[in-house]
Amino acid sequence: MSSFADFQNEIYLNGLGDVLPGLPTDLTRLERLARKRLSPGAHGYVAGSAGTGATARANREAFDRWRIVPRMLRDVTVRDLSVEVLGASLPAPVLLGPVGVLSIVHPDGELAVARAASALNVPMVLSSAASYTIEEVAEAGGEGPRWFQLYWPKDPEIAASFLGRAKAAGYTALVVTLDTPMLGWRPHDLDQAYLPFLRGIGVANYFSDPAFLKGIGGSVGADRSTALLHWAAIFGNPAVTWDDLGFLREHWDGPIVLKGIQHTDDARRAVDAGIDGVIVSNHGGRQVDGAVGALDMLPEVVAAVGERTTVLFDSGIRSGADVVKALALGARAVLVGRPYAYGLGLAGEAGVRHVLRCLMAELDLTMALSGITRPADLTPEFLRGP
Ligand SMILES: Cc1cc2nc3c(=O)[nH]c(=O)nc-3n(C[C@H](O)[C@H](O)[C@H](O)COP(=O)(O)O)c2cc1C
Ligand SMILES: O=C(O)C(=O)c1ccccc1
Repeated sequence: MSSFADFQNEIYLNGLGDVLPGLPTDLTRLERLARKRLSPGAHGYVAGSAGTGATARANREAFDRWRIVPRMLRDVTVRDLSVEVLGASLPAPVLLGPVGVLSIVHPDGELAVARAASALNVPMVLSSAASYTIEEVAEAGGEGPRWFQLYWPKDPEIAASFLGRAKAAGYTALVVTLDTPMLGWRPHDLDQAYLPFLRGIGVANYFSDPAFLKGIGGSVGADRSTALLHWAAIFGNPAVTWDDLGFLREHWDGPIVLKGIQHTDDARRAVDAGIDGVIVSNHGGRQVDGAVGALDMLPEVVAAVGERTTVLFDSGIRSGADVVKALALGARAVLVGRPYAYGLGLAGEAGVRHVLRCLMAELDLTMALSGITRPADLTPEFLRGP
């Protein structure tokens, strides 16, 4: 396979317009363009974070405090970015993280994301709160790798049903998000009174689920407000504890990853409970305001459980250099959130492909120029930090 960096030559030789949907190749500039082009409500929902935005800022500041120290004369002609994650081989240490309600930014929503992910063989993690169903997204993604993200609902029958549907539709790994038993305090959305669910977006999996429908007398009906209220009542389950993890194993026989881990004790507890991986994440700063930057906790978590489990990372990844930093600090792979939502909003499936190709090309080049040819060779030695 040719290296991801060949993409750069394509751009130089053919021009931006021939190989890209005319979008910026820097994901920070892409974000600024999305602010201009997307509807204020949709953009605000995606860009938004909890409270004063301190956690979202801390995520970026944490990346800024770590710097790469490039090494020379190490023959970087041939690079291999592939990594093993939970028994599967990924073309690069990058996944599309679970982002719900994507039809607020583009009518094709998660279907377009699945097509883009499949084209590049990058795993897509489908949100429970997607705008298309588990089955529809699986069909759009074809042979592409897919994982399913569970929002643990109050009704165990719905949880079991989701897991059964995901398994049947070919999702291979389960991501269980722990940091969102309820939505955080998000002033921007409150001020705009903009919540996708109140508009009936993000409930496709629930409204198509026999266990959910049973709770509202069998069908959604013309007036969707009863169904939406029921959705709001069962969406999150603030009562679950570590003692309940057995439920997941009973209903899912593949790998299970816990998302939203930030404390070393929680990471140890997850591993002691037989979990296959953790995602160090603070939900992109959307849940707890005033929280620690996610990258700041990564080294501790890796020191605590890195030998015993797979540690993944998200929250704040905006460039290939950011991926290098997270990997050097011990993450096996990273998930991206907002950047691909912006790509989707700006150019649909092509926009998501664009974001992935730019990120992977930049990662490839940053590694090469730093003297590294394989993700496994990235160690803290390549960084200077706080
Ligand atoms: C609009 C939006 C919707 C999200 N929906 C979900 C979701 O349904 N499930 C989930 O586990 N995380 C969800 N997340 C969090 C992401 O999976 C991820 O943790 C976060 O976006 C990573 O930070 P980044 O956006 O800085 O890359 C969402 C994030 C955004 C921006
Ligand atoms: O907005 C989010 O961060 C999120 O996780 C979510 C929760 C419920 C539905 C859609 C997205």
